[in-house]
Amino acid sequence: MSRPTTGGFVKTPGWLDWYDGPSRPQLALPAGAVDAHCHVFGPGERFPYAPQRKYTPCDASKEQLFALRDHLGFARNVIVQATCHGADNRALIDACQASGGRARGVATVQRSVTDAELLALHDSGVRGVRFNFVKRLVDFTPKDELLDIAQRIAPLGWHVVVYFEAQDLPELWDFFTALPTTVVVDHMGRPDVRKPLDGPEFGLFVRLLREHPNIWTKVSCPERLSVSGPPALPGRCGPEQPPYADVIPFARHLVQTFPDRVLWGTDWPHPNLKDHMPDDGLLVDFIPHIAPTPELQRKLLVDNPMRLYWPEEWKGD
Ligand SMILES: O=C(O)c1cc(C(=O)O)oc(=O)c1
Repeated sequence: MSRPTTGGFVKTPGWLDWYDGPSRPQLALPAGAVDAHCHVFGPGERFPYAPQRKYTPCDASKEQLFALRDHLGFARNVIVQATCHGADNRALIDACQASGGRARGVATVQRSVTDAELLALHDSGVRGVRFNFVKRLVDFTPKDELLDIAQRIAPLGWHVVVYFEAQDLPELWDFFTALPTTVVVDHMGRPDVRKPLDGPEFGLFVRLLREHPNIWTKVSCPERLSVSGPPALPGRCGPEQPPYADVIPFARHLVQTFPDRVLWGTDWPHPNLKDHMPDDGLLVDFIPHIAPTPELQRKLLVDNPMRLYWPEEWKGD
C-alpha cells in the first residue's frame, strides 16, 4: 500500500514508504527498552515540511510511531528532528508531549533561538540538539554558529547529536572534540563497510571515542550501511543468515569496546532508503548479532539511553 503525504505535498520520486505490518521480534527485549533513534514526519497538513528540505517523505505520525513502539516491545522513544522539518520542531514537540513522558526529543535550533524557547523545548522533553553535516540533507551552517548553540544548551544538561559521513571526520575532528557537552554520533559515523575494520578510516572513528569519553555513538542503520546484505526482509534472512552481515563486525566492535556509550534505534520511518525498506521486527532481531550477551543488550537498550535521556528515573549505578 502506498502511504500518503498530506497538506498538498508531493513525495520525492522513488520514495520508499515504511514497512507495513512488521513481524513481531523473536528477541525478548529487556524491560524498559528504548528506541533511541526514530522520527516523525508531519502529517504535512498539520506540521508542514520545511521549505528548505531536501526530500519530501510520506507522513509518519506520532500515533503510528507509538503503535510500532508497542508492537516491537519498546517502552520509550527518542525522537530525532528530521531534516525535512528544518528547525521547525512542532511535530517533534507534539509527539513528545503526547507520549506521557515516554518520548524524549532531539531538536534542531538556529542561533537565533531564545532562552525562553530553549526552556519551553526542555519542558516538552527535548534533551539535545542535532547538527547535520551530510551534504545531501542540509545546507552548510558555519561552525561558529553551531558552537554558539552548543554553549547555550550545555547549561541545560543537553547533548549534541552529530550526523556525518566517515570521509568527513578528519575535517570535523577539531570541532567535535571542542564541543562542551556529551556528543552522540549517529549511525556509527557512517563507515564504508567495504573497508577493513582495522583500517585507517574506521580506526579514526574508534580513536575518537577512545580518546574522548564524552563521545557516544548509535549502532544503528545497518540497512543504510550494508553493501552485501542480505536485507531484513521475511524469507531473505534468518538465524543461519543474519541480515546486513557486513555491518555486524563494525557495530559489535563498538558495542564491546564502548559498552556504556552506545545507543540503538530503529531509525523508523527510514528516510531516503533506495534499495529496500526493512521489516522493523527483523531489525530488532539484528540486535543480538551486535550485542551478543544479555548484559550488553541491557546497557545498549536500557541503561545507556535512560542515563542520557531520563537521568532522573535511572536507578542504575
Ligand atoms: O541518511 C538519511 O537520509 C537520514 C536522514 C535523516 C533526516 O533527514 O533527518 O535522518 C537520519 O537519521 C538519516
